[in-house]
Amino acid sequence: MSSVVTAKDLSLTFATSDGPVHALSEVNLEIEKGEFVSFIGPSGCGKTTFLRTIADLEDLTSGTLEINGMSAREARQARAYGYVFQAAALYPWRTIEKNIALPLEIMGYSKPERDKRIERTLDLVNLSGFAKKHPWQLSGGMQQRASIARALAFDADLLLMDEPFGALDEIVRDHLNEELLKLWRRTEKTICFVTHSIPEAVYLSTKIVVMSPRPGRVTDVIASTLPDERPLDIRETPEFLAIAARVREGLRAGHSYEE
Ligand SMILES: Nc1ncnc2c1ncn2[C@@H]1O[C@H](COP(=O)(O)OP(=O)(O)OP(=O)(O)O)[C@@H](O)[C@H]1O
Repeated sequence: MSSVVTAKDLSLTFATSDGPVHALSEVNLEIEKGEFVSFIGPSGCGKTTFLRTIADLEDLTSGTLEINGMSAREARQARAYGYVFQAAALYPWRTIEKNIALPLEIMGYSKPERDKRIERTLDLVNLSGFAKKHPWQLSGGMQQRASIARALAFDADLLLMDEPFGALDEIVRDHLNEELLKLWRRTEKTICFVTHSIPEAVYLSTKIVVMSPRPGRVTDVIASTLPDERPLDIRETPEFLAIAARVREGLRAGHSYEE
């Protein structure tokens, strides 16, 4: 297996007017190709910061970080990943297809190539037929699927997802979790996924990274023993509950976890 993300002793401190904020402290982590890795931890423990560092939106203070053997800057220039934000962040005045087209336009893809990619990614997220709609004509879950399509459109191997389903109700979220797992299996992408939900982390992941409160450290890395094929009712099995218990324990050991 080849390594997609390698962090060694990665620390990140923000300089603020109130003094330094230690967001990440000596994070060591290796993510292999094709893994589905969830990051879970209390609010403010640096999950988003870690994703943003991979995406070259933040500079690390010390340590090293490699993405596909490149620096974060080189990886960004090589378009090594797609990013899905907490809110769908679609432009309301653009149709769904034009939202997906935007990064492709910026990257200089030809119109036929753009059209091909839009059709393929809309199909992947089960939104074929909605290309000409505007975001406000779609439900919250569909909007989030459209933003996943946009992140998939440049076909990067790595998908960074920052709590993409956090704002959705539980039924929609369950459905999207199932869809995302299918999509992951079909596309064989590597996914880094931030969540606050223990069941979501356990259901989706091949590996769960438990983080402690500020300064964010990795307190446990749990390799899932669940099969790749996961119907939703797997969440009631003893194996699932045992992994969830270990995540909960890791969160407690890290500090108080109140939610
Ligand atoms: N640009 C910045 N300048 C100063 N401090 C920052 C900046 N960005 C984040 N922080 C601080 O760094 C810490 C980590 O923030 P981050 O958003 O990564 O946490 P998180 O685990 O994703 O939280 P949440 O679960 O609430 O989204 C927080 O204390 C936050 O206030």
